[in-house]
Amino acid sequence: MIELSNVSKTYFSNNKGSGAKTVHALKNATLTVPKGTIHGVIGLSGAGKSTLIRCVNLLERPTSGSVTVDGQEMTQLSNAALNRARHRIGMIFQHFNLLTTRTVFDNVALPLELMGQKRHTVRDRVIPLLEMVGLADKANQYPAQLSGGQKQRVAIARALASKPQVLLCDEATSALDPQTTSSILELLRDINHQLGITILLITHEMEVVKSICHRVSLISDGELVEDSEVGDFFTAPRTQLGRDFLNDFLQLTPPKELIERLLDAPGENTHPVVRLTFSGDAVSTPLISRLARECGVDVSILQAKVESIQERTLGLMIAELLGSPTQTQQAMHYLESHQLQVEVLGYVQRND
Ligand SMILES: Nc1ncnc2c1ncn2[C@@H]1O[C@H](COP(=O)(O)OP(=O)(O)OP(=O)(O)O)[C@@H](O)[C@H]1O
Repeated sequence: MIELSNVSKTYFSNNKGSGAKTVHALKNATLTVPKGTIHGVIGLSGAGKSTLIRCVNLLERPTSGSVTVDGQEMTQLSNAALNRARHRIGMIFQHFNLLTTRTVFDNVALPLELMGQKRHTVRDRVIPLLEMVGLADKANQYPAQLSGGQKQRVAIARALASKPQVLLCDEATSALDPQTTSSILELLRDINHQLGITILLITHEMEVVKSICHRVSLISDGELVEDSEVGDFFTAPRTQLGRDFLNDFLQLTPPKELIERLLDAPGENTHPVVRLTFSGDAVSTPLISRLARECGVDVSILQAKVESIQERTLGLMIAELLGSPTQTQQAMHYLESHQLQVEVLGYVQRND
């Protein structure tokens, strides 16, 4: 279990030319990751993701707040105790951080050697780990001879060598192609499932969150602004940033020629263009035909998509509502009363 309580991190830098600079990279971050779960933290570049994850194993020391991992308050530990605690926390990185002059076997063996373990104990631990990540036949090769996905597998085996309870993943798939990404995510899911290891990962990719996380937090400008079950985050994000991430992921934006015609405010002969998001029962309810019947509004569908996210179904649609202003208002209320999210993107003029 990982618990961050009111963790803040401020960087003070003194750049030549621009003078002293203070960056509040993390502001009162509070987060609980229960044992055995996979928690994702998603955010834009510079939002504070790396700072947050590095505060967990104290690669960055928080300016204030407390960090507890498996019951140990990390910020209070002596250097020796902190070193021991770090053996219980594995970490993998975007660029793998392997030692190029060591073989695959010796890279995985390194943490065990640093713990002073005997050669045969090291061997008994490293071989099964290489088998688990599917690289037993590469034990004597060097990192330069491996693909990106294979390098990350070595890094995962190395991170697991000291039998950690927690695995931290710092953009672990960001340097990999989509196919390799899914095989690494599958491996992480298996590790979580088989070994019960708690995983905290940071990413800027919704696909990663969708594929393996149980819960997700959204970080913006150093603050954790959302914390939800993954299904809830994908069906009803609570912030505009969450909705922006979702829309980018689903790539459901109005066609370019429509965007050019969109007006900010209603006028004569204009009709609202809306983005509808619906989940649960609303997906299987024939709401569009009821809209025509009950509100007298016709619906011109411009784009539509249905996604499956962890056993939840999410429907999205961009549509133009055709009717008088009173009828279209009624239609939007009708949709909202049936648990659809309605976002007015703008208005288009029609003269027919
Ligand atoms: N060592 C440092 N000294 C000064 N400022 C730093 C330092 N490390 C990070 N920052 C600043 O802190 C803020 C958060 O950085 P951080 O690397 O945590 O964000 P991030 O979300 O991981 O970004 P990215 O996805 O681009 O890696 C940024 O404004 C960054 O410039």
